[in-house]
Amino acid sequence: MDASAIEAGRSRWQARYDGARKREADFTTLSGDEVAPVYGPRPGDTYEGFERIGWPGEYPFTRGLHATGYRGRTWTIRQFAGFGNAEQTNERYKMILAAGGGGLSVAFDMPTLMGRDSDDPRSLGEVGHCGVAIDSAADMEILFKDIPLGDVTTSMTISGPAVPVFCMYLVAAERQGVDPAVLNGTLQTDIFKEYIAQKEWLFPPEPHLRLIGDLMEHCTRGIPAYKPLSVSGYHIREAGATAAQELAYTLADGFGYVELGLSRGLDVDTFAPGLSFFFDAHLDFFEEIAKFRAARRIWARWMKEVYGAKTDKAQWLRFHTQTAGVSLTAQQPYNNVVRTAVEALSAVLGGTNSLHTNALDETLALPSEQAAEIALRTQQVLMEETGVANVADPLGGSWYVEQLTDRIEADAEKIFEQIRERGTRAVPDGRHPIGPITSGILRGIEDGWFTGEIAESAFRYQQSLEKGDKRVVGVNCHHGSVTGDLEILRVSHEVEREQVRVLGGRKAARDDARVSGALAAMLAAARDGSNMIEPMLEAVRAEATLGEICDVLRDEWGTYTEPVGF
Ligand SMILES: C[C@H](C(=O)O)C(=O)SCCNC(=O)CCNC(=O)[C@H](O)C(C)(C)COP(=O)(O)OP(=O)(O)OC[C@H]1O[C@@H](n2cnc3c(N)ncnc32)[C@H](O)[C@@H]1OP(=O)(O)O
Repeated sequence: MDASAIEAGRSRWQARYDGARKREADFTTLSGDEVAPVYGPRPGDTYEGFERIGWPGEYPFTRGLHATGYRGRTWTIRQFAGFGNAEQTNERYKMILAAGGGGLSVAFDMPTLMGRDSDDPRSLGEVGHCGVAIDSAADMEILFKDIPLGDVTTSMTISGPAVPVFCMYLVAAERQGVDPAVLNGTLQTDIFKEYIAQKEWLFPPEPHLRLIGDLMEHCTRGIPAYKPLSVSGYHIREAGATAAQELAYTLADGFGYVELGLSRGLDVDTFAPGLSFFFDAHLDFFEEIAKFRAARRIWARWMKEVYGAKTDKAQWLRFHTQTAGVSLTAQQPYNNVVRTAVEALSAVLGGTNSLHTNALDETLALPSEQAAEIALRTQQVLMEETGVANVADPLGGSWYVEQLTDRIEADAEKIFEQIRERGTRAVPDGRHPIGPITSGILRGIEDGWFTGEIAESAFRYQQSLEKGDKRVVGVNCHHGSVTGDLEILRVSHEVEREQVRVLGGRKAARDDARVSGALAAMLAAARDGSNMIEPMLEAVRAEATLGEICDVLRDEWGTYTEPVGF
């Protein structure tokens, strides 16, 4: 790009920056020197390929979504939490908010994630263990007691039964007197990644996609700020994918949801801002930064050129990041604080919008209160003490980071091509035609291609670890005397007994005819193809349980068994 075009971009950036709100903060170095809000080529310099890098706040958004970077607003500190029953988790949320957490993020227990009630025999031993147990709207009400849902952005990590759980959240808001239309938050809902990596689906892919389409329609029409999808690479990476695979599979899944929205006749500029993303921050510092920057650029380009998005917000890739759980070690667990800090720094230098930092004991159990607090403070140290929030995209223009960004982008494009070539599926039901990327994803799920590719990568990494080419302190080198005398959180089985007792009482107290009538109306909607959200909301208002709702749909749509491969 020639010098005059670069200068024209700088002027556009300056105008945006001048017109934007900035935080009241000291933007100098520790030594007291002023720093500029952004750096770029020196005036008069030319820069080959600068159009791919650009300025923060401008297409292709490689350098961030906002001209001000974190000077306008710092990232959201959003610590994922949940354990035991709704009351215990509500206490933890109040602690997180009081300690400076910027938003909430709900972790559900395994029965809830699988759409089962706490009194289901399959739930035995799991209630309240990896997250909070939610059986009906009454639990959701307790979960957010004294937390005004209209004021706090709330993320809920659930995909298989995302839609009924979302209905419970809406009903909890109604019971707080909050107009659901003002709600802002995120629902994970990403069913593609369940088949690809996390394995928590309820039905075959197509009925799931139908429900997700209903949800997208409902949110687009009535809850404009809400993000009904958090397209997740985290679990794909944690399953062993490389950085480029994580990026490409996740963005391809995102394209699949765009194709779903388009197939419903929704306007891309209206529904695309409701798609958000979720990535892993692993230990290779620069590769991760490059991955985040490439993600924004690829998404913006595809949204504009392939799917016709015209507005900035529809081209923006907004993402949450969690530090890599898989990088934590049981050996010398205090070292995990260091790993997490480095990973979090890569997310921040990559411009994450929201961040969770893992607790040092998470390889052993859910975080203790003390470990959870250290994790939160890790973000606050980065935000308040290090100066990283002073300058937008401080690594932009680094030869290494820019070349890595280009390389990861090129690798991702090759993978998109492989996915597209795999697509053979024609229109499934005649009503909602499936797009070319969605077709490739479904084929890749059904023939085990994604899981096979990830397993290959995981196997290669494990071999390099065992050969000692890749090194992990305390695991295959530097064995030392740092011991693991940690007090870990244990969830009592009493939680399960109590939850089952409370659930029994609730079931006995409700109006059975209202529940069965509402479930029958929901089933009728499932059959006639109309939007299922309103009838599902009615069932939730009647205190139908998650298990009851999901069982009706399991009976109708069947379950799914993945292909086996070696
Ligand atoms: C591993 C585990 C498991 O169980 O397996 C999990 O899956 S845990 C999974 C946990 N997942 C999560 O917690 C997902 C979290 N995701 C989210 O919170 C969202 O989807 C998100 C990524 C879009 C972040 O949303 P957010 O509200 O925190 O942050 P945003 O970046 O949207 O910022 C909030 C508002 O401030 C505005 N804003 C931000 N920065 C600036 C700036 N510099 N200048 C001007 N405005 C700005 C944004 O445009 C937005 O307004 P406006 O909206 O008006 O534009």
